[in-house]
Formats: sequence, structure tokens, C-alpha cells
Amino acid sequence: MSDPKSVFLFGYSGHAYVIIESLLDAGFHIAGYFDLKETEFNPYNLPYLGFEKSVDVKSIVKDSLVFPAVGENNIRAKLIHFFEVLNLKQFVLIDPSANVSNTALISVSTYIGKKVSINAQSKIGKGSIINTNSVIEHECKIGDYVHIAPGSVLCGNVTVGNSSFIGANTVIKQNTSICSKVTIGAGSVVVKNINFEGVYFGNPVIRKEGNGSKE
Ligand SMILES: CC(=O)SCCNC(=O)CCNC(=O)[C@H](O)C(C)(C)COP(=O)(O)OP(=O)(O)OC[C@H]1O[C@@H](n2cnc3c(N)ncnc32)[C@H](O)[C@@H]1OP(=O)(O)O
Repeated sequence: MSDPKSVFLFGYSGHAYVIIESLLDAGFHIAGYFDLKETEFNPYNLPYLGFEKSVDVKSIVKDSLVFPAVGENNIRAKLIHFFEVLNLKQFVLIDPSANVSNTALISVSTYIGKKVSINAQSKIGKGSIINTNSVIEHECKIGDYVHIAPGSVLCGNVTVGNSSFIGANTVIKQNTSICSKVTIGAGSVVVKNINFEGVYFGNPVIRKEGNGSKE
């Protein structure tokens, strides 16, 4: 039987450092990391276990926990698909400093960062990141493989579709919906629904030229 607090990480760069410190603060220990290649900089002295596509991950990990430590949404989505195919043991990582409502529903491989607030009746899909100091107010619905960057505020009943990225310090007005595969620039304010994928920024947001949308 494996140590129930032992975690294998996938990815070891800047976002992984944040994940590692939340894991340590929450009483986990890290068994090692998988990545394309061994990193030159290894600030947490983690053993390198190989590239996940080139080694027998299942026989290394066995029934220990796994976690995706990659900030980029598409790569994280592929990792979670890989976890599902191998039937690896996923979990939700909530930094101990976060404040999460008992009525919030959060799916596996999602990270809730330092000082985040998740309020009543919110739902967050799998493989998402709710980064440092963000506020997810009541009844928000956040999809899979989403990244809400630090300091963002989603007012009540906001919806964010799968694989969208909400830049740091963005404010999204209550009852607003953002579809899948949208990128919102840092410091933006969203006051109307966004129904087409693409890049948007500003206050209020406008679509970045050259995105091929009619919006
Ligand atoms: C822990 C972490 O670090 S999590 C990551 C947090 N990071 C972020 O939140 C950053 C989010 N990314 C951004 O804001 C980016 O600027 C993007 C995605 C909106 C646009 O990036 P790019 O497509 O590379 O655009 P680019 O940098 O070429 O800028 C294009 C124009 O838009 C302007 N612009 C870019 N971003 C913004 C923004 N957030 N708000 C207002 N204007 C912006 C630029 O000044 C530039 O204007 P110009 O054409 O007059 O010179």
C-alpha cells in the first residue's frame, strides 16, 4: 500500500513551484516528477522519473496520487486524459489558506491557490487552476482546463467555458457568460457575454484584431 500523502507531479517549472509549496503546506510529500527532460534547476531536490510517454508510469506510480503541475491549459488537458487512460488516482488540491464553501463542487486535478475564495454553490470542472487571491463568487460555473489567473474576481453566477484563460486581475460582472477557448488579457473588465472564442482585453473588453470574429 502506497503512502496516501505521496504525490507524483507532472511538469516542473514555475507553476509547479507553486503547486509544490501548496502540497507541502497541506502535508503531502512529493515522490518525484515526470517531464519531457530532467530540469537543470531543481529547487526542491525532486527525483526525475522520466518522460511520461517513455516510461511505465503505472508501475512507478502504482496507487499513489498524481497531479498536473503545468499552467498551460492544453498541455494540462492532455495530461489529464493520460491520467484517465491509465486510471491514475487524481485529487483536488486546495491550498490550506484558501476559503472554499462547503457547497462548492470541485472536480479532480483542479488547483485552488493561496488565499483564493470560492463561494456558495459554485462548480469548477476538472484540471482547472484558480490562482492566487482570486475570488469566485456564488453560483459561478467554471469548466474543465480553465485557468483563472491571480487576483481575478468573478462576481456571482458567472460562467467560464472549457479551456478559457482569464488574465490576472480581471473582473467579470455578475450573470455574465464566457464561452470555451477564450483568452482575456490581464486587468480586463468583462460586462457582457462573450460568445466567440478569441483574445479579448481592456475595460470593457474588446476583441483583439486579427482574431477572425465578427464580434
Ligand atoms: C502566475 C501567472 O503568471 S498566471 C499568468 C498571468 N498572466 C496574464 O494574466 C497575462 C495575460 N496576457 C495578456 O494580457 C496578453 O497581453 C494578451 C494575451 C491579452 C495579448 O497578448 P498578445 O496577443 O501577445 O498581444 P501583444 O502583447 O502583441 O499586444 C497587442 C496590443 O494589445 C495591447 N494589450 C495587450 N494586452 C493587453 C491588456 N491586457 N490590456 C490592454 N491592452 C493590452 C498591447 O499594448 C498591444 O497594443 P499596441 O498594438 O497598441 O502596441
